Amino acid sequence: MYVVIEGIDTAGKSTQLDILAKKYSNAIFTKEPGGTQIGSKLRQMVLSAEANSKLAEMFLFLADRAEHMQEVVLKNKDKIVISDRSMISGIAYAQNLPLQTVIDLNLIATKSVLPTHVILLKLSKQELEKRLSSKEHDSIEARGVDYLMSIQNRMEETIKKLNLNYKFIDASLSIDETSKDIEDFLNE
Ligand SMILES: Nc1ncnc2c1ncn2[C@@H]1O[C@H](COP(=O)(O)OP(=O)(O)O)[C@@H](O)[C@H]1O
Ligand SMILES: Cc1cn([C@H]2C[C@H](O)[C@@H](COP(=O)(O)OP(=O)(O)O)O2)c(=O)[nH]c1=O
Repeated sequence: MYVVIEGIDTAGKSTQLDILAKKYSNAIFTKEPGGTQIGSKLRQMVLSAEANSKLAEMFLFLADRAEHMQEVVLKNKDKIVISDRSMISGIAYAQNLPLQTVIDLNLIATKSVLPTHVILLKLSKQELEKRLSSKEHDSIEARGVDYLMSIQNRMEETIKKLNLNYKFIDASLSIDETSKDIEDFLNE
């Protein structure tokens, strides 16, 4: 089982992963970017905006993803792997290229291995504004509310286009309601 928790910044992914970690003590918890040794270096490079080129930035995420697929997801095929973000973020945030091109690049990085369960925490614009106002921003979050809403739309489009097994959850629900919805979906 390869479960991914998706959503734009502040959607509540970390909060729900902390809850899942208590419920699934045998699972492997991981993240993109930064789930491997090289990945943690790549994460630092992308989040501190060292690349001026958007294409270079995307290739750093793809390098992280390829290593993560080989070293974490495939090495734990027989376990439950639960990841904070995935190729869905990779495809949605790389907005400077056509959707199908970015999908193809991501399928190369992941050897076409797709998540078995995708949870997308969806924020309204109003709730996103509220949450961003109370957080220090990294260079990607600093791109703004409309930018993040368009990323969220592209996440939805990607999940549907790849025909994944998904659950969209209204991220404005309470933390407990959200975690109940996630648990129900994983137990289906
Ligand atoms: N269901 C929720 N309702 C209200 N606030 C929430 C909820 N889930 C998370 N938060 C708050 O929103 C902020 C972002 O949550 P976080 O889990 O860090 O999101 P992400 O990992 O997706 O960036 C945190 O301050 C967190 O406490
Ligand atoms: C996985 C991935 C993330 N991102 C972005 C989304 C986030 O803004 C940032 C890092 O994600 P994240 O680890 O969720 O950041 P934080 O821990 O600060 O909440 O990278 C991409 O642009 N492309 C990608 O392929």
